[in-house]
Amino acid sequence: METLHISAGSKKYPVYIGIGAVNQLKSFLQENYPKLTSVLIITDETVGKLYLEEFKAALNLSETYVKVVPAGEKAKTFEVYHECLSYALEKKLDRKSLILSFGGGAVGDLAGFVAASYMRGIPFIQIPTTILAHDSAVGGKVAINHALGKNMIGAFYQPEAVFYDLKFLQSLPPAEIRSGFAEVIKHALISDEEFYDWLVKSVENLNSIPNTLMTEFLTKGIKVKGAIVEQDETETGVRAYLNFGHTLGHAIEAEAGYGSISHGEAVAIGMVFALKISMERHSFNFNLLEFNEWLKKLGYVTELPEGLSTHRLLARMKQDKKSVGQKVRFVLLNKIGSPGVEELDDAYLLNRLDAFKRQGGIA
Ligand SMILES: O=C(O)C(=O)C[C@@H](O)[C@H](O)[C@H](O)COP(=O)(O)O
Repeated sequence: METLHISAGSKKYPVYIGIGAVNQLKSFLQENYPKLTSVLIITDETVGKLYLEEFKAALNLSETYVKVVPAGEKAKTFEVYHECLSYALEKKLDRKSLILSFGGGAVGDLAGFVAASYMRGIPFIQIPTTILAHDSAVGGKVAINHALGKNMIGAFYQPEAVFYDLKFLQSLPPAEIRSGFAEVIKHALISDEEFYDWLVKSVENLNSIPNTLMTEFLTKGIKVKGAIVEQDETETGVRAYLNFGHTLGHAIEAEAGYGSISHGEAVAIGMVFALKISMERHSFNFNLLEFNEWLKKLGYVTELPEGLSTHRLLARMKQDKKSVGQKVRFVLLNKIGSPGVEELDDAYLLNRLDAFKRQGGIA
C-alpha cells in the first residue's frame, strides 16, 4: 500500500493506492467525520452488481443510502444528475452528510458534481474501480455532459480522499482497460521520455498486467497528474497539458455518440493525431510508426472511426473548453515530455484531419 498526497489550491488530500486500500475507508470516516449523519453511495450498475453488498457490509454505517446509475458516460446526463439530487433531498442529506463515489471515471465525474452542487457543496470521497479513474478521480474535475459537448457542465471540486483499491481492476473488460491505459500513456508522453520508454518496454499486452506493474504505472501516472494540478488547479495554464489528445478525442466521443467508443480509445486516436501534428511543427526525434504499432498491438484503433465528418469534428473542437474565441487550441509536444498549447488555424486543422482520415491514421 502506498499513500500519495495531492495538493490542489488550499486543499491537500490523501490517495491510498494498493490491493486492500478500501479497507481503510471506515477508519478514515470515523477519524475525520465523527459527526457524520448519513452517507450516499453513488455507484453504477456494473460495479453495483459486483461489489456493492460487500462494500456496504464492510462499511456497516447506520444511515447509508445508495443510488445506482447507468454505467459509463450514460451516467453523465442532466436527468441522472437531477435524479441524484432529488434522491439526496428525499433522504434528507445535510451538510454533515458525505457522498461516496464508488465506480469508474464517469461515476466519479457525476458524483463529484452532485457533491459540488448539493447544498452548494458537501464532502465526497472517490473510490475508483477502473484504470481510467487513476486520472479522473484525482484533481477535482467533476462534470456531466451536454449534447453540445463533453464535460460542459461541471466544477473544480476536490475530494476529501481517494481510496484506490486495485482489486477492483481485476474484473475490467478489455475495452475498459484500453480506455484507462490511454491516460497512463498520456501521462508518460507529456511528462518524461524515460517514463514513456519504460512503459513501451514493460507493457506488451493489456490482457495480463501483473499487479506490481499496474501499481507502478498507476502510481507514476497519479504523480504526474498531481504535480500539474498542484501548479494549476483550475486550468489557467499548465493544467491544459493533461488534455493532450483530448481536443480531438472529445470531438470523436461526441460525434460517434457517447458510449460508442470509450473515452481513452478516443483519446488514443487524438494522441496519434496530436503527435503527428507536433512532429510536423516541431522537428523532434520520435518513432511515431513504432508508437502507432504498439497501440495497435495493445488493441487500439488508431484512425478516425468510420463515417465521422471532419467538418463536424472541427466544429466540435472549436467548442472545446480550451478554445478561446472559437479558435482551436491544441496541446502539442515540442518533444516527448515537453508539452505546450498552440492555437491552430481552422483551414490547417481541416487539412490535417482530412489527410488523417484519407490515410487511415498515420499510415
Ligand atoms: O484533469 C485534467 O485537467 C484533464 O484534462 C484530465 C483528462 O484526462 C480528463 O479526461 C478530464 O476530465 C478532461 O477534462 P476537460 O476539461 O477536457 O473536460
